[in-house]
Amino acid sequence: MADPAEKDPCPAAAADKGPRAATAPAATAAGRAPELPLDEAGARRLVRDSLFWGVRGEERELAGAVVEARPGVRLERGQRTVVAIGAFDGLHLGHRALVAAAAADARRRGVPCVAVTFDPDPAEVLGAPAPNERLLSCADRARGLLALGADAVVRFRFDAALAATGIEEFVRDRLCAIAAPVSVHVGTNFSFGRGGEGTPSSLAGLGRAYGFEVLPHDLVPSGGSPISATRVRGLLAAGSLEEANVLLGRCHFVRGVVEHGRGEGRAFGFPTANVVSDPLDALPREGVYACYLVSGASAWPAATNVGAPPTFSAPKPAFMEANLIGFSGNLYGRSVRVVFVRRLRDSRRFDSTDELRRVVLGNIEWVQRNLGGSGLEV
Ligand SMILES: Cc1cc2nc3c(=O)[nH]c(=O)nc-3n(C[C@H](O)[C@H](O)[C@H](O)COP(=O)(O)O)c2cc1C
Ligand SMILES: Nc1ncnc2c1ncn2[C@@H]1O[C@H](COP(=O)(O)OP(=O)(O)OP(=O)(O)O)[C@@H](O)[C@H]1O
Repeated sequence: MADPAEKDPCPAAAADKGPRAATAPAATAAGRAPELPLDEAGARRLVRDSLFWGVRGEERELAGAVVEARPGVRLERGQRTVVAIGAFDGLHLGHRALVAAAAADARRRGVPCVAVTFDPDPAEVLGAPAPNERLLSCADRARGLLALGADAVVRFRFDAALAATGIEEFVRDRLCAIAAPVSVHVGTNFSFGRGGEGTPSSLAGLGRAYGFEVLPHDLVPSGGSPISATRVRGLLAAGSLEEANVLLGRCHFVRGVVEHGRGEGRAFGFPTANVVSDPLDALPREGVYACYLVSGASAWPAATNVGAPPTFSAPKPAFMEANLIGFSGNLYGRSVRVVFVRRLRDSRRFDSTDELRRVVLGNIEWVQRNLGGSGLEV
């Protein structure tokens, strides 16, 4: 049976002209769809927002934790603060709302807003580290938390000792020892301490003893159910990139390193950068995507195949092939970030290289029309 993608190698482009255009949800910081095609300013904004661009804290050790603070902010032991706590993987719209509420409370009280988090993610320590699950590295979470309004981020090393810490010990010896909160903001589903036994109400009880108020927040919903990192992971794994991006309030991105490929792409008319990522990082479901590939301060629109190309042998895990628009040269060995804007189609096996070339060139043309025809400085 004919594959519709063969007749129209750019099915998403056709959809853009129809009713989907008004709601097509590639994300912006406000969780709305950007209008496609993007002009250069729109492309720059999308990349910057997605990567929490331009924020860099100063890192130092404080009482066994890593503290990263905005320039000009210095957190001292015992200093009063407003705190938001959690793992914050993905920094989705629920996390954003929580941090915004904590930042507003901190401004009212005239104290710094501190996000308290853990490194590595407790989920990676308590269970076996699961492949394809991590939405953001801990360093990117810290950068994002600063971008979203925290003045400082405290990262407690999450190890077996911390996992075995009781709730009062955590509050007394860790939280109050570094952040000395006036108030603590958490979602209503927050849990902490040995076996996850702590709840917002047990935290509130400890708050009365240790001198802070606890503000539990209803979970921000979307489509009738709470937004969570787990839900975003499920959407990415199912290929629902656009919905995942809406819940994230930005476009999902994955870090990787450019390695040598088979070199056949050049002969087909579309050289590709082969990007290998950490197996723990959440790649969206195998398929073809419209992306930006970012290296240093430069970004190029890119048509990207995620997963081993089914037409060829040598399957590789955690693997992307990106055809960069407006790029010449090579990026071998460079660390890059791939920002996923739109899913275009499933990857498939082609019977001939002519057919493969025709369909892939159609995808490249779609990206050119919608994300831009050349590289840009971010
Ligand atoms: C946008 C894009 C879409 C692709 N789609 C498919 C596909 O559906 N099926 C497939 O087997 N390979 C697909 N490929 C992979 C190409 O076959 C691959 O890039 C080519 O073999 C070049 O690889 P090389 O440069 O490592 O030799 C796609 C590549 C790109 C860039
Ligand atoms: N939808 C939401 N709205 C408001 N706060 C939230 C929401 N989801 C989580 N939180 C709160 O944000 C903080 C960080 O949460 P956490 O890292 O557990 O996120 P999560 O999305 O629930 O993750 P996972 O799905 O991996 O369990 C916690 O205080 C949590 O209660």
